[in-house]
Amino acid sequence: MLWRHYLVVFGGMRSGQLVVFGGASPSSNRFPYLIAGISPPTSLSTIDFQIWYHMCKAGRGQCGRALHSLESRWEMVSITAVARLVHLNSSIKRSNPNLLSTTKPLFTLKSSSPVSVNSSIAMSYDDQLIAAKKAASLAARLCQKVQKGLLQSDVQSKSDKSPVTVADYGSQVLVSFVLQRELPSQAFSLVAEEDSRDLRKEESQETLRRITKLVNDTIANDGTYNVSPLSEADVLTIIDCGTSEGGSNGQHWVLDPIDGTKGFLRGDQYAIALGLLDEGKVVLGVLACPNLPLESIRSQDQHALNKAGCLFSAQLSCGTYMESLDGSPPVKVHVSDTEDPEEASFFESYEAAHSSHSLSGAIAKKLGVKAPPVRIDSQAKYGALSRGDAAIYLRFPNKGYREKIWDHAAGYIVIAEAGGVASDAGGKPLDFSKGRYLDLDTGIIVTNRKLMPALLKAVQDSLKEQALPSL
Ligand SMILES: Nc1ncnc2c1ncn2[C@@H]1O[C@H](COP(=O)(O)O)[C@@H](O)[C@H]1OP(=O)(O)O
Ligand SMILES: [Mg+2]
Repeated sequence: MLWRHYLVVFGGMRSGQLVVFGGASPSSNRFPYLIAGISPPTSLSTIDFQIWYHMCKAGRGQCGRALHSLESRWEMVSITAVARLVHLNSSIKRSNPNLLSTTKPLFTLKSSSPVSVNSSIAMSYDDQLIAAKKAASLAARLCQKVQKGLLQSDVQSKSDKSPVTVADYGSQVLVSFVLQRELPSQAFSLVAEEDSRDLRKEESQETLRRITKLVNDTIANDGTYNVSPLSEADVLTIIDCGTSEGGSNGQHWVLDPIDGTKGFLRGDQYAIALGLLDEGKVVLGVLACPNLPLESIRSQDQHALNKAGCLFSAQLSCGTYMESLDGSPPVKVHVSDTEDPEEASFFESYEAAHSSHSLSGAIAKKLGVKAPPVRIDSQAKYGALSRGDAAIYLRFPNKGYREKIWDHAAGYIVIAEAGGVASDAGGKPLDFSKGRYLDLDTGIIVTNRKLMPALLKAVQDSLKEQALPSL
């Protein structure tokens, strides 16, 4: 049977009680979400497993496939969702007379037919993705406001002398706040760039006041959260939610509240980069790029280039999507599929201190790339690459520089889900399971799957040549 718009609800009997613990709505933009409640049972094999479905005509797919559907959307729901489901069903019916529905289970899997939680419910991160997009968008609003009126007094010096602004802290507070509000039933672990140490110093009182006001104003203007204003103490506490060490167990959010602070201060590109690790793997990522044009940066149309503000989002096995920060419908994006280096152009850091321009120039030349490098700040490069603005991204920091996971987690999955591949300069996948740092010292290279072998060879040859004089 062919159909597209459908709602699937999963549940079963536990201790004689009906329990609904999941709902999937592949065309869920059209349907309200079900409410999150209990966690799924660890093993479905202990209970009967039933599926109800509601659908209307057109499209393709089938109920069983929805379990594994790349587009399926999930919510964990409690028994109270049954009432909501009935309500939902009647409103869908009203709005679409072609709806077919069943109030009886479509089929029941008995406990003798174990269903792996991993292969069904646990594979979806849809509720987290929605929360992540909300968090990054709100943080982007705060950053845009600060960047517009950037004063020298917004710039402080962290102990490592890198520039940090009220926006870095404000963005971290908002992301942490939104994630915890949106996902109240989930354990919260955040690996984030900023901590409150410098802000607790006497001389930072005015900065802390400004951050607190900015955060409260942004929350109030948004209107989603009806909360009393955060105090300065709340702000410090929320910033320090980001001190998790991450690692290979459980889920950890990974945040760079402003990636590319130097670009931000210059009025150029920056990104709010938020990823989620599950058992050490990046399973979703969101990149808010307030200054990235909605059209390709290679566009000749100046008018089009003036329209900026992109939100990239990716979930494992679901593809990468781009929408405007103003809320246009998401469109699926794909990396450039060029196999011909002569057609390819490449991205690198704007800041020469962040990545060797001479090495990437040598690699590009060896590969046969004709176009000059395109230099932009931050993980906006991963976003722009995911929609094909360029075909290659090369990053070679100075020896000894330790890459942090928040500088690549979101970008890594945005690229992977858009059909690209990011690896270290030796071709190994990036490993996000080691804590706050990526365990690599060679550099990072990104391109499409067809170009990767040739790029890898050019990288290896160039690195060897570079090492020769010192042998
Ligand atoms: N010396 C350095 N070498 C390489 N990367 C750095 C260095 N200092 C900061 N970074 C980080 O590199 C990233 C920006 O890279 P790009 O040059 O591609 O824009 C940022 O995450 C930036 O940190 P931050 O997030 O604090 O701005
Ligand atoms: Mg960064």
